Amino acid sequence: MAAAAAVGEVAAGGPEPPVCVLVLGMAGSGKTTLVQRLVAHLHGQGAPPYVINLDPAVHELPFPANIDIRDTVKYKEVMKQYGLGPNGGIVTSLNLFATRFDQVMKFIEKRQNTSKYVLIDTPGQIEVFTWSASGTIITEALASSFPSVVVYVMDTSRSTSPITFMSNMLYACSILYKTKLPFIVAMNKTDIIDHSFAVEWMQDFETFQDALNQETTYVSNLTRSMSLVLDEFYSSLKVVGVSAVLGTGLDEFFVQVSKAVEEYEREYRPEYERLRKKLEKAQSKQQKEQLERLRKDMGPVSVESTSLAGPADTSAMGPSDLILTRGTLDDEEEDSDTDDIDHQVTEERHEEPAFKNFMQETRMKYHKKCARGVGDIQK
Ligand SMILES: Nc1nc2c(ncn2[C@@H]2O[C@H](COP(=O)(O)OP(=O)(O)OP(=O)(O)O)[C@@H](O)[C@H]2O)c(=O)[nH]1
Repeated sequence: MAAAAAVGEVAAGGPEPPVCVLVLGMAGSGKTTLVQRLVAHLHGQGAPPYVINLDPAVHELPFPANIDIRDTVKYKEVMKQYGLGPNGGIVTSLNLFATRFDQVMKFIEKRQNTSKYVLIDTPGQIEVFTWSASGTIITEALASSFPSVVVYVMDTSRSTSPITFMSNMLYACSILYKTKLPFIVAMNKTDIIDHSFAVEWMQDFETFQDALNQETTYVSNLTRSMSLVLDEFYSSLKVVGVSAVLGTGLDEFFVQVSKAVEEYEREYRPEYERLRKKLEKAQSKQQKEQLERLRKDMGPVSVESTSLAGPADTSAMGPSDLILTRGTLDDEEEDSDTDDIDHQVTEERHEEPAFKNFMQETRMKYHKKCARGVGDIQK
């Protein structure tokens, strides 16, 4: 992967690689609002970020995205085509997009002189990203090439009960395990309630126990024990209180991001460098297997030669061979980003026919297979 050289270039005195900030969190925690606020903040500082939206089902993006999954994968078409519900549609769309993620990596690499940060908004259904093959592919691709950190957005106003707080922290802990990246908890909505109570609960076991004293259920006993277990997790956790709506706490947010990047360089980078080398050496064997699994997951439309659709062509598995970018949104950078703009024009020209062909072919294959299945049953 061409972008893979990015991390190594720092040591060689090359351009600073951008920091990839993966924004995760439960539905409604404020991910999109926070990304919007971060984009505005960085633009205000004359450091426009590169922005990627990975939520195929979002209606309206309140921020300008350089790469928007919705330009490449039509979520509603995917739902119709594969006969899926909303969640299945989101998972499949992200899977399809992940099969093209090498192109995204190249776009990010091209931006390393101009953008210090790459902000990545993820689907509201958090498990779609954290517990899917595509989430692993995307996270590993980013982290093996660029310093990458996870920001877990938490709705502070909905975590004031010690039991809800604990379940949120356990979730955060499971994401830490899953992503294997430096981790920041952004306690959002501090305009409603200050996050100091939560920080106190994490730092002072007794205060948390006191808060739990009003609860006498089995769950409260379990929560008591869990708070002891999580002590180690809390002690190394980076926490920052923010209000995405007001834009407060953002300076501290970026201080925590810098610390997380140091942690990435110190503790995670050697591991990801090893992974990158292994991937390069083995021709991304693991990724290929995952992609293969994804393709199998696509069910009846997986690779199969039919006389109607012509010979099997794995390149037609995705909705488009090309990831669309929207170039830069900064006038002053237009010169340095002309490549992206050119791509945009050519890719847009290819996108619509490619997507229509893909849909037509897969539909024919699907109907043919269904008809064959009914025939078999009747026999
Ligand atoms: N009071 C307050 N409300 C907020 C804040 N951040 C987000 N919200 C509100 O919370 C709701 C959800 O915000 P989103 O940014 O859409 O949350 P999300 O996590 O992206 O939601 P999904 O797309 O469903 O995953 C919206 O009504 C926001 O206006 C905040 O800092 N303070």
